[in-house]
Formats: sequence, C-alpha cells, structure tokens
Amino acid sequence: MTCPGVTSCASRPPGQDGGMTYSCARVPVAAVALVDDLARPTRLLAARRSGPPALAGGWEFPGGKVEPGEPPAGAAVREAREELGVRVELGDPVGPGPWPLGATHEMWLWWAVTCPGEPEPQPLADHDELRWVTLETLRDVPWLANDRAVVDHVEAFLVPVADLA
Ligand SMILES: Nc1nc2c([nH]c(=O)n2[C@H]2C[C@H](O)[C@@H](COP(=O)(O)OP(=O)(O)OP(=O)(O)O)O2)c(=O)[nH]1
Repeated sequence: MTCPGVTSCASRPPGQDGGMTYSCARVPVAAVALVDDLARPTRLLAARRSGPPALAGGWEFPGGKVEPGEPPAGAAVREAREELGVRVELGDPVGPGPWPLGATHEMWLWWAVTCPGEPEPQPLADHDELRWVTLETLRDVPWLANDRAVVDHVEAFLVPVADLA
C-alpha cells in the first residue's frame, strides 16, 4: 500500500494520523497534494471532477471519503491508487489540520509523491482530466470553491521552475 520502507498507515493509532487529530465532527475526506519532489516541489497534480453535476468541471486534489474505521492516511493512499492508478508515498500533512470543506466535510491532505517505477497517473475514476500545474499555472484551472484556502497555502510551497535552472 505504501512504498517499500514506509510504515504502513494501518499501524497508526486511531485518533492520530500523520500528525493530524481526527475530529469526526465532519465527513472526513482524504486527499493527496501529489508533487514531483517532496523537498522542492515544482509541479502539483490537479484533477478535474467528472461529477456530480454541481461539482463537475471543478478541479481538486485527488481523494475521497474516508471509510468507517479507516485511518485517513490509509484512505489517501487508497484513493490515489483507485483514482490515479499509482502507489504513492505520503510526506507531511498539508497545513496544520484538516481543511474545512463547506459546513459538512473536512479534508485531510498530504504532500505525496508517486513511488519509484510507477506509471504516469491516469484519470481512472471520478475525474476526466489530470494536469500537472506549476506555480505559474496553478490558477489557470478553476479549483472547487472549497479549495481556495488550501490552494493559497499550497502556492506558498511551490518552487518556481526557473529557480531550478
Ligand atoms: N477529493 C476531494 N474532494 C473535495 C475537494 N474539495 C472539495 O470540496 N471536495 C468535496 C467534494 C465531495 O463533496 C467530497 C469528496 O467526496 P467524494 O464524492 O469525492 O468521495 P468518494 O470518492 O469517496 O465518493 P463516493 O464513492 O462516496 O461517492 O469532498 C478536494 O480537493 N478533493
């Protein structure tokens, strides 16, 4: 489920997961901010939702609802595999805690990279397009309204491609 050498998400105690405390006050959604490099991320994978109609066409972080009893980090890894067809390794949580998504949901989001040897992510479920965005193109896609705060946060961590030259 995780890359070789990475502690299994399932071994983490309930209530604490990847540095975040699980509140259960809202429906938990687990997702990945998939980047090219955890230490110096220059590109981020954005995914365009194919449904439901109210959300279709909006761009988001790949992920989905945490299943009952499932550690959120494990859910993030599972959702990446189901939606993108790749195994991922999680890095740190993005931000200090779950991100509120409107009044009813909250998103547990991790920086992540694909495991070595994995293929390019594909839009296998829930999305009709994937796009690697950079600091320069992050805002070229219409993110879901609930994601604005987290996109602002992520933006501060992306390294301009020009800085690597
Ligand atoms: N994955 C994800 N969901 C988000 C983001 N922003 C946002 O408002 N949401 C909302 C959309 C949905 O209402 C909810 C995620 O639920 P989902 O429908 O994708 O969950 P799922 O894949 O488990 O789907 P389902 O089988 O339960 O229908 O969170 C985001 O960046 N990523």
